[in-house]
Order: sequence, then structure tokens, then C-alpha cells
Amino acid sequence: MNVALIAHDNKKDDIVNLAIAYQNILKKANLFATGTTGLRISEATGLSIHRFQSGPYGGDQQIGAMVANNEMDLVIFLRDPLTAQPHDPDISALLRICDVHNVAVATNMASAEALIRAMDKGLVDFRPKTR
Ligand SMILES: O=C(CO)COP(=O)(O)O
Repeated sequence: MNVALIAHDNKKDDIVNLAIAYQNILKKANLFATGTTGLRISEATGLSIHRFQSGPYGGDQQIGAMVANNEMDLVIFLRDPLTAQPHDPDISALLRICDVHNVAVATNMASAEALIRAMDKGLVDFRPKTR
């Protein structure tokens, strides 16, 4: 399973706590993250994470490219709904391309926990074998 982990600054502590709580599940996946999020999680957990650019510098688009290439199973994206982001078009584009390709996305802690537990049970299996 290929899993992307992304969080805006006000949600960084939440995604770190999520990764700590579920590291035994997450360590079985191939993990990808935007730059700062990946650094925070790897420092806190020791999980191995492929880090892309920071979000405002293109990291959301790099993860979107994996989605478009049929290379991503699950996107955990803890968005900050209360703070304007300079790269809002990139954020919208990532969520849009997940919808285009039917990739499971969680944008808050409740849905993130539900999808991580579902993944552990083998229920996040939507990626076409060929496309
Ligand atoms: O801005 C982001 C997502 O839109 C996240 O980027 P960082 O993980 O580099 O902070």
C-alpha cells in the first residue's frame, strides 16, 4: 500500500500524534509525505518516509502526480480549514485528482483514523490493477 501523509501547520501536531498512534499499521505501508510533514513524522516515530517538496513548493502536486499515475492507495491530508493557504490551487488540485481517480482521502482526524483502520483490514483496495 502506498500512503501519503500531509498536514498544514496547525495540523502538524495532529498528524504526528496520528502517526505515533498507528505506527504499527503505517510501518507496513510505503509512506510518502510533503516535506515538513514527513520530517516531523519521521523525527517523532522513526518511520521511513519518502519526502517530497514542501506543500507550497510543489509537494501537493508531486503527490497528485502519483495519484494520476495510479501509484497511490490512500491520502491522509489534514487540512487547516480556518487558515488561508498561499498554494490553495495546489490543494484543490490534489483533492480533485483523488476524486478523478477514486483514491481514498481523509481530510480530518476522524476519517483518517477510519481509513487507516480500514487499510489494516485490507479494505482500502480500490487501485485498478491495470489502467
Ligand atoms: O502545505 C502543505 C500541504 O498543502 C504541507 O506541506 P509541508 O508538509 O511541507 O508543511
